Amino acid sequence: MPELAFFRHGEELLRVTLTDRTALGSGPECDVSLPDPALARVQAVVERRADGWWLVDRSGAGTAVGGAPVREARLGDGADLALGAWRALFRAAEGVAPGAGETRLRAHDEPPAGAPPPARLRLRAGGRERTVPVTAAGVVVGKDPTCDAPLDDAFVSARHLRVEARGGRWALVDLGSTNGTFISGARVTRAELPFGLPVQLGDAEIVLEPREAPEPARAEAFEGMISRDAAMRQAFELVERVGPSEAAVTILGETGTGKELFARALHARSARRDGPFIPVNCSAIAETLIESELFGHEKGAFSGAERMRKGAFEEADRGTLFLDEIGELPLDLQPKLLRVLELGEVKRVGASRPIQVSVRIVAATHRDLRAQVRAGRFREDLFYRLCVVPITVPPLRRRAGDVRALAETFLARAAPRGVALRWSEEALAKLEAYDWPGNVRQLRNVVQRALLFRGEGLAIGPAAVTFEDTRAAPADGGDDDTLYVRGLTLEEIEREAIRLSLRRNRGKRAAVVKELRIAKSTVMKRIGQWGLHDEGRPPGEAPDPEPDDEAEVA
Ligand SMILES: Nc1ncnc2c1ncn2[C@@H]1O[C@H](COP(=O)(O)OP(=O)(O)OP(=O)(O)O)[C@@H](O)[C@H]1O
Repeated sequence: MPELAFFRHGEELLRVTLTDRTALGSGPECDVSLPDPALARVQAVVERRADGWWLVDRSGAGTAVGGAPVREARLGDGADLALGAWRALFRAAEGVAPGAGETRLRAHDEPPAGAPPPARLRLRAGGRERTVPVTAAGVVVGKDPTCDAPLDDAFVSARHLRVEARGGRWALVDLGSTNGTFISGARVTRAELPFGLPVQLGDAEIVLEPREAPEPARAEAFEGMISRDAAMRQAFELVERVGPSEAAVTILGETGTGKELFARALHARSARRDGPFIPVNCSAIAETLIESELFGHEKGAFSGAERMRKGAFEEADRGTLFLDEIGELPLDLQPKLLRVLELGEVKRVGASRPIQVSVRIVAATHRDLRAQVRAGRFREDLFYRLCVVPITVPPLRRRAGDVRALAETFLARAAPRGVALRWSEEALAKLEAYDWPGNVRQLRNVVQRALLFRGEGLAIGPAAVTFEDTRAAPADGGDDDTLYVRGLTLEEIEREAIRLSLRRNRGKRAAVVKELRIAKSTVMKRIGQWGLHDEGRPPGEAPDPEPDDEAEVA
């Protein structure tokens, strides 16, 4: 997958592998949270489209790509993004420029005669780990499946390096790889390879070990999910058991615990794995649009429906539809969803005939759905239809050993390529003592922030570990109306107050002036300064004119 590499003062600090949609901004709800008041909460989104990777500005003021602010831009390899105090470089997976100057690490003395001690090579790639024995003839490591030690990593060359006996020692030889082989940050072409020294190639790592060394305790990965915790292992087993069935599954767990990863794992373990996986976040879509999002609409079905549009159910045909935050589904839509589940057919808004679909539903919620049923906010019949198999994902603070395992994994994934960063014991202790209200997503953000603010040296100390309470973070695009001030600067508080007021008042500036009792000129200045021109304004509606003087307060 392509990645964004973040730089400050020319130094690479952080590497983020792009998913289909990666949000960048100052808010903790973003996939990359950059603590800089010059950035909007969600500054921009990098998304995959049929014709490549695109940056979409979400601040309203434009995001600089190649030095010029843009609303949208297709990202070519090497595209340069300016994000507050940071620059980010877009790297397509293939053809990455080689790193800094090459170093040849050599043994200073002659190798002892005879055969080197029996060894095995530990390979770490994509969150998985395995070992291969190293024979006297040597082993070739590379992406090509015919290698002795194949590694599935986009940045590893087909035949990347060889580990071979040189006299009585083991050595490595880079076989002319595109992206290089690194030891402690230095690119190497030939080097003696002692036991226990990590070698980086692409996003993978190899370590030579004595053949008979005991297996180190390690975190197990299941479909990309890292965990050592017993309750999580049980949940993985449940996924293995119910994945191949057609049973409707609802995943229950706090925000950021990995519910979407569980849904993807269920899809990957089902007979539908070659079909589409379509996620829909029921809380992120305006109530008026959710029916057409789910079921589609015919041309002219309502004003603004200029073209026919397939809904998520049709898109997920022969695959899995992931209904995230199902607890937020409006009551009046619930019977329609129930009908689709019972009959296996959907009717686009404005259509006269239904369409047959074959969709497996996986739902998720952070709410107590039973309590929602008792309170009359969720239909009981729909609850039983969706919740045939409930899977509960425990919060991070209750998982034994996971903070350390995840912190190490996220660090290895996000550290600049070829730099073997590690946590100091004090930093790990600080991470383990925290209660993680935002769960794994928050931990990932804290790791990224630690990389952005790390000091000199390869060990990351406790000062780089800082927490921000994500419970307070309003969801991106949500119709939040509460201002949480903890951890915000005065400027951020003012910006949030104006932003939320614009949302409450559907973009009407005169109403903001009245509500916040501040001068019209201040409101207008701040809107311009922070790019809030479109905030709260319903799509398609003309911008609000300047408020008239009657509305002025100060
Ligand atoms: N066990 C895990 N191992 C590795 N990464 C994880 C794990 N659990 C979660 N993540 C990562 O944490 C982030 C949040 O996960 P995810 O979106 O699945 O959570 P969620 O419970 O669906 O959140 P929300 O309730 O906000 O929708 C993602 O980047 C995901 O890749």
